[in-house]
Amino acid sequence: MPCDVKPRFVILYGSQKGQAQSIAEGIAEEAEEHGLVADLSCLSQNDMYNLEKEHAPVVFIVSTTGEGEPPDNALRFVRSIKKKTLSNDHYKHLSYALLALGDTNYANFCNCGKTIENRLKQLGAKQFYATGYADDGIGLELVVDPWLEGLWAAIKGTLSNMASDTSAASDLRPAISAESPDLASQSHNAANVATSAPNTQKGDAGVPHVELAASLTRSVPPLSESTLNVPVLPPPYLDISLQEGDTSEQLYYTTPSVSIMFLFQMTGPPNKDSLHEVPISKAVQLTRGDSVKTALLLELDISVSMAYQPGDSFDVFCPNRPAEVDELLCRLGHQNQRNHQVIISLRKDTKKKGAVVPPHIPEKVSLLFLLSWCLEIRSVPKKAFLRALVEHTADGAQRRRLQELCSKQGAADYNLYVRDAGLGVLELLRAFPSCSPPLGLLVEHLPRLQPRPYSAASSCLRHPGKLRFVFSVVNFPACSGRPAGRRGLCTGWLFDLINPGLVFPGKAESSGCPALPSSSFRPPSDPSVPFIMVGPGTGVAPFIGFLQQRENERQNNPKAAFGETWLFFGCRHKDGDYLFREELEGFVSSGALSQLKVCFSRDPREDEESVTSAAQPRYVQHNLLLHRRHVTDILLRQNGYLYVCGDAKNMAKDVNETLMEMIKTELEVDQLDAMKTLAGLREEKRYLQDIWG
Ligand SMILES: Cc1cc2nc3c(=O)[nH]c(=O)nc-3n(C[C@H](O)[C@H](O)[C@H](O)COP(=O)(O)O)c2cc1C
Repeated sequence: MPCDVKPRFVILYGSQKGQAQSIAEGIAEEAEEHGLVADLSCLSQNDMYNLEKEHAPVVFIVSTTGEGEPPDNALRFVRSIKKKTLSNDHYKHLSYALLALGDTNYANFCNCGKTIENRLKQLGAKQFYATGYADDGIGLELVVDPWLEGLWAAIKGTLSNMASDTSAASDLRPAISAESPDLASQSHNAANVATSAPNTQKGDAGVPHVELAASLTRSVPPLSESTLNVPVLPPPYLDISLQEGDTSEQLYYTTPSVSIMFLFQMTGPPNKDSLHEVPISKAVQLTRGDSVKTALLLELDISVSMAYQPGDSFDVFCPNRPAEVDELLCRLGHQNQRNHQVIISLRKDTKKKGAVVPPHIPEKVSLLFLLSWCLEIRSVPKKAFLRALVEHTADGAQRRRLQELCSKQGAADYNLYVRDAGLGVLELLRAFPSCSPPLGLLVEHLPRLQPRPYSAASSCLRHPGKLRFVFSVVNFPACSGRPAGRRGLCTGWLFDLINPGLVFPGKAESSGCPALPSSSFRPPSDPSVPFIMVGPGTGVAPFIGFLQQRENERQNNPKAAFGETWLFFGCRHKDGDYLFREELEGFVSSGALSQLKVCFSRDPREDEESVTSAAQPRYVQHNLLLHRRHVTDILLRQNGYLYVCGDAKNMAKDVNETLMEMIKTELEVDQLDAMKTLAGLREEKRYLQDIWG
């Protein structure tokens, strides 16, 4: 092999939500450092690769979706290798390695990876590196990181075998036997993973065995041996002292355990006038007990004096969990000063530009109040915060790891173990027991505790004096640094407050509440204008309010003209988490809802490979596509409205892309014009979103 030509290998990925893709891209980016050239393609780009003629090592990174199905962009590939007409030596020339992503919370763990692997073997392909089965349920990184670490040696080994035996490439000895141990069993044992020592070696059959090692508190080479570039230490700029004396927060808070407090358009610290403490009058679990997600409906007794419109949202202000606050007080060494007043001022010598005492901390608050209501103690520490923590850490190894996590070289570890895991400062302090930061550091680095916005899921025409909303209980899974999973702060708090299913007798305490802030996420003021609602999961909440209002209007004005109403709803299982099923079907019967289009992403389907708009749509965007004629007619010809509510990252993005495609096809315009049309709809406030995430 001429030394100026870098050896090449191929990376192919199949990815539904981007994780497999980003791992594949990461490998491609690193290739050069290893003196290799990577040809990266998605499995759907079948004009970019040709496995029939490929002699270079091929690395597959594939996830599984649905109920054990291939990602959309791997479907065609999987179908093509399943063809019965292929002979047993079809891929005799092929050397491959495979990383399968999956989640053990699903029945068919890594099914797509396993299907591809089995078929490649049946067709004569040779495995040159043990397959990794990474489990998103416990953290992909537990398998992905060590797998990636061993991959380079395996590729190079295979390439050098090929180079030394170019005359008989097909005679290459398989680097791994079919029985070779793989990483699957290790992926199920998080404890093993966290404690084993870092090492990558060759096993008996030449199989690179990978011992798993890196974790939040431990690094492996090369990071553990690198020189680090750490950020500059941010100088402290606040002086904080604790004094015995009167505190004033009880002016506007009472015990959080019995009432929900919510506030509107809050600017600055919450105060007596912006908060409304109201009782819960009803709590209902909307999902079946065995559903993966728990969705709850809460009804608040807001008294007759408050007006709101369907589509309005409001903020729930919830405190940090008392147990976490207590633990933090202990870690800071202030457990006996919880009721002391916190005095905060700027350091006289501070050179920090624009330094101010954080405006979200009211004067004369107690330390307990500060940690309970003012600071987001579960926020993910930024690198500057980690850098500052180094200065307060006694143990050398812990200091080094904190330095790594905030360094340029440790960026991937920070992303994996801190950012993506959603680790809070308390979890970090548990993992680094010799770290004892002063209170001031927390006040300087922790952001304000934010209220959580929710959409009203009721109309006050239907439920006078009541405000309903719906939420799913958020779960943060266990990870390195968090031995057990935990619930989201606000949804966990609400969950604890209500004991789902119980009806609480309420005593109305709110008075003189203002109307909610004006919002444009409201049904069209002219009832003859048609509208489309897209709200999968708890995104359906505001549309229940829309439709309750519409039903009421229809009853009161039977002769008026009403535009068509369409609702696109989606969930996992028809029998598990179909929220408001009866109420929605009732809207259809009464005529308030003209069309109800529902799809179930995880129910078994007749046509197993149908994932798009064909016979059985899986997601709302597929259903929109299926009804594109009507949707575009309502939007573009009848000047109708389109509302989207729910998850921003995936659903709203996918819906937006689908709309663009629909506009392109229906109006026969190019991408740019389709974008302009959508932007125009947004500007006219006919394409409205209430999205989160
Ligand atoms: C809707 C959905 C369905 C899934 N179904 C499965 C499954 O049946 N089996 C499995 O092992 N993993 C399943 N997973 C987990 C994914 O394979 C895993 O999260 C993976 O890391 C996603 O990678 P990707 O972003 O490249 O698609 C599913 C994930 C989602 C979001």
